Amino acid sequence: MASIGLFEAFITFFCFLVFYNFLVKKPYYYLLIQKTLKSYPWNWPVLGMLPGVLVRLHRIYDCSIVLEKTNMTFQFKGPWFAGKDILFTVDPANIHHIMSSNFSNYVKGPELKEIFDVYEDAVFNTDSDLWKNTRMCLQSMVNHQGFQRLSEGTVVDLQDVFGRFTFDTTIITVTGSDPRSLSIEMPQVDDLIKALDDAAQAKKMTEAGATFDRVCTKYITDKREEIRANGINHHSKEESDEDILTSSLKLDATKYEFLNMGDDKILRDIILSIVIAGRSTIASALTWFFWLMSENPKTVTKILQEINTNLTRSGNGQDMSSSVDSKEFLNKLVYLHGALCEAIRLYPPIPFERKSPVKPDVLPSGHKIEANSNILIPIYTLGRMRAVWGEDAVEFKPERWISETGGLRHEPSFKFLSFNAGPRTCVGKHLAMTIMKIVVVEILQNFDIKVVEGHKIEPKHGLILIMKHGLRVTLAKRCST
Ligand code: HEM
Repeated sequence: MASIGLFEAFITFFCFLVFYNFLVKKPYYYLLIQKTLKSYPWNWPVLGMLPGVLVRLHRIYDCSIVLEKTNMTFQFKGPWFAGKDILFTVDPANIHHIMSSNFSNYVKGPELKEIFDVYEDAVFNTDSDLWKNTRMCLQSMVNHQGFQRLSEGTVVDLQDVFGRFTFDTTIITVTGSDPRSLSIEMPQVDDLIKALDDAAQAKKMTEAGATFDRVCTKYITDKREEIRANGINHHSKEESDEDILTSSLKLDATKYEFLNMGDDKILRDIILSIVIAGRSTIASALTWFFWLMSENPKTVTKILQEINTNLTRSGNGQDMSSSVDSKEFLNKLVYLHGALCEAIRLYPPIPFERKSPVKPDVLPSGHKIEANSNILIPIYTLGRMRAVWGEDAVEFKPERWISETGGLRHEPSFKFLSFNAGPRTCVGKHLAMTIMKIVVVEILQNFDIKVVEGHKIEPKHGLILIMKHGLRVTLAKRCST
């Protein structure tokens, strides 16, 4: 047996002293260092600010303390050998400049495309003419869809339920057929759901890419066969009932000179664009919304009052019983609209926006920007900045969206960036608000939701802001509303 030398014994004792005094006893200098690190990452020689970021990795979404200290724009210095400096900004003037007034200079860039190669030319992965054509094409296709009822259970994971619900509705929108992932028996998750979740977390990309190819090829082949069997009606007036694949095959290809509509690859990119954009975003927004409801019972009461007043109101007091998905009824739900905006202000489903300038530029804040450098707009932090939203920025207050006259207060998109801003504003913004309102009305009217005691709520890092442990709740039938 090897004997322990004096030197090893000394090192062990020294380590113990450091461990005990520094980490267990936590003297004032430890707390001071921790506080300093919490507020501002130091720029170390060679390593740059990387150590500071690693210390904060568990709360990387929220860099509001640093951005408040740096007047809303902060230059992160990466390790010198990596060449990964990033400019973080939540300054609305800079955001307006990047997203709108100098839009053509700020692109997604080839680096992002490389990381998310698996999405190929899906709309949010492309720039320039191809993006313009794909966006135009998608905009003309995004239509309303029908909805399914949610079923009652004992303990359910609402995040899983909303994920299945939005998966089914987007697949119906795209292909016309229902994958039934939300049927009562809650079947094993579909391969495509798994691949979408993996890709959103930037893991198992090759496997995810192969699944996308296989599933999309099947959807396209089935649709071609269906059309061959039934014929295609180029003059159908019932466009709202038409799925996206069918309308893609009917599109006037001459309008989109950069898209070859006969190519299956374009169809794959269109399918993925809609499924990715629509599915996880709405599921994320609804999950955070219902958690916020469980924390804010007064908001639930106000939403229910608003629903009741508008569902059964008429000039002569007669019950009009308007349907919950009628546009007129949904437009009247101003407070609910505010509550949904407030939820996605604090918990934006897409928590970061990344841009890369084509040419050097100077931002309104005075920061000089080099060509091909990295700019990151942490949307999550933007929604929590006191300099932007006031002293109560981190509080959930649907009232901030209501004007003095009781209407909806407009907030510029450079401040409320959850649906993006400028020419790349979310194509499905209004559709998403409509879907979310219908789901909320249906659920809140029928169920009282309680989060399972002790269930831990924390965000998981990735492209989409999901809950790390899901949202486990119990549903009780609501007696009267
Ligand atoms: C709460 C729900 C939603 C939120 C918060 C949301 C948010 C966003 C954001 C932040 C972007 C910009 C992404 C980027 O380029 O980095 C975006 C883009 C987009 N969204 Fe949404 N979205 C939602 C729902 C939907 C739905 C339901 C659809 C369609 C069915 C949709 C279609 C799109 C498309 C096609 C783009 C790409 C636009 C472009 O690059 O020109 N979104 N969305």
